[in-house]
Amino acid sequence: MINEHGSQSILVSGESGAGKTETTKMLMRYLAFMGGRSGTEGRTVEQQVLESNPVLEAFGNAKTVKNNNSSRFGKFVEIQFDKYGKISGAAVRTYLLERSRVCQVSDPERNYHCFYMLCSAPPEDVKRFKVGNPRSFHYLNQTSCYEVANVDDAREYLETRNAMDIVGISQEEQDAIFRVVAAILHLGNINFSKGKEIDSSRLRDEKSINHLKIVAELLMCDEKLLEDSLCQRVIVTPDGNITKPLDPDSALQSRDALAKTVYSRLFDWIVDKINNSIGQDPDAISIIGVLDIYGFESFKVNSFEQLCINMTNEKLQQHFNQHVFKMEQEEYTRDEIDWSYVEFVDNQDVLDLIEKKPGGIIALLDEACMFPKSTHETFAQKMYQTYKSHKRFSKPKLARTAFTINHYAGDVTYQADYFLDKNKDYVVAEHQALLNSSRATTPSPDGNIEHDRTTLH
Ligand SMILES: Nc1ncnc2c1ncn2[C@@H]1O[C@H](COP(=O)(O)OP(=O)(O)OP(=O)(O)O)[C@@H](O)[C@H]1O
Repeated sequence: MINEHGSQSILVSGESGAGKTETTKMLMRYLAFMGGRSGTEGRTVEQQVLESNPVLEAFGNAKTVKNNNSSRFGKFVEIQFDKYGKISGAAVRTYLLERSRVCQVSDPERNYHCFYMLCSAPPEDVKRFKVGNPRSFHYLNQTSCYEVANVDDAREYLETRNAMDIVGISQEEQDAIFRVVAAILHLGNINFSKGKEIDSSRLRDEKSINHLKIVAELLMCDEKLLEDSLCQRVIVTPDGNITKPLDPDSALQSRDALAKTVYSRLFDWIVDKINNSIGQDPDAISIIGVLDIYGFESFKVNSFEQLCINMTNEKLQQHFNQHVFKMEQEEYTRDEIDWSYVEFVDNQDVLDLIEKKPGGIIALLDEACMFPKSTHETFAQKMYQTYKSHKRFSKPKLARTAFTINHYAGDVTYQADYFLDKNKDYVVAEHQALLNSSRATTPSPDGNIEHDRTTLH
């Protein structure tokens, strides 16, 4: 970078558990060492960059089948250098946090580390944040895995707090973050039964009422507003707004949607906070980018998230093909070098199948999302029809919604069942109104109530 005056990027890729995150951390440590300023006092940019790792891992990593500390998001770290080749700023960009994990986990996996850390926090924090045994929370007890070998969640909690200090997250902000984490756990314990009206729901029992109260207290919002946002939906019509009750199943879905929205916003807020605190250098001369992205995924059940991840990997593969095979070999030909041609499989056709506009799978999905009558079945039928002679696409025998793509790394069968909802990914208006109404109020030194801006909106 210094000799050739050019910015560079390092792409770390590989399947889950291959060692991408560990390699990225080593790269960052190396760059911090080479570009650090010796003898600088206080929190240096390089220290903050390194300490952003444990904070992001606490909220974005989880134990999976393949890896006890699997990153469930993609990350691009941009390290900025001044004209002396010293680190002068940094920025972290994250991609596609796996939101579904917040509400749905199966054996032998766990939810995000931060939930277990908070449950193992020192007694005063457990009391303050009203948490307890992880086995008592629905979002954690769907799997029987609570511990990870060689990981002490109690110690991790203290280390995460320490790393948060270093990256510039204040004690008040840390408390606000863990209040939100605790609120999500209690939210998952709210259950519903049939209400008096047809297709309506109400809180199931005293336990649910109690958890709702705690959520309202932790999120600093109104209890009734919280209950209504879970059990009702307002429909806007040309003649005015109509309030429609939700049946117990829909209320549960609404509860989970709220939990996922709050968690993903919390994660984004933490990333923003880290970036603001580390600071960017507008006068940086060059950058070194490090990309640690999800590897190619193929599970027993693959959904929209896997399609997005695998599409990203197809694009990276294409970039690799372009640079290593196409461009390099063209140069050899130009230079009349005697070499034997390296065969490679061009994956442009898979990329076109997925992302071409119009006509690709994503374009068909966007189109389906615009028609209120579309279902996952009509979407799947449309795909079967459109790609019936595409050599990279096939329909498994007897499938109604499943489809298989022949990726560069192998065949993956996807279930189209939740593709429409996942692609829409909207925030329910009632949830937004509820969260906007959340206010932390603390008495100011003169006794007046002040709005505390550390609340996470
Ligand atoms: N260089 C290394 N030395 C020793 N152990 C390593 C090294 N790299 C990885 N590991 C081990 O492998 C595990 C998985 O590595 P890592 O979390 O970096 O994988 P990953 O490719 O980022 O996976 P994912 O895509 O699931 O996030 C680590 O927790 C560690 O135990």
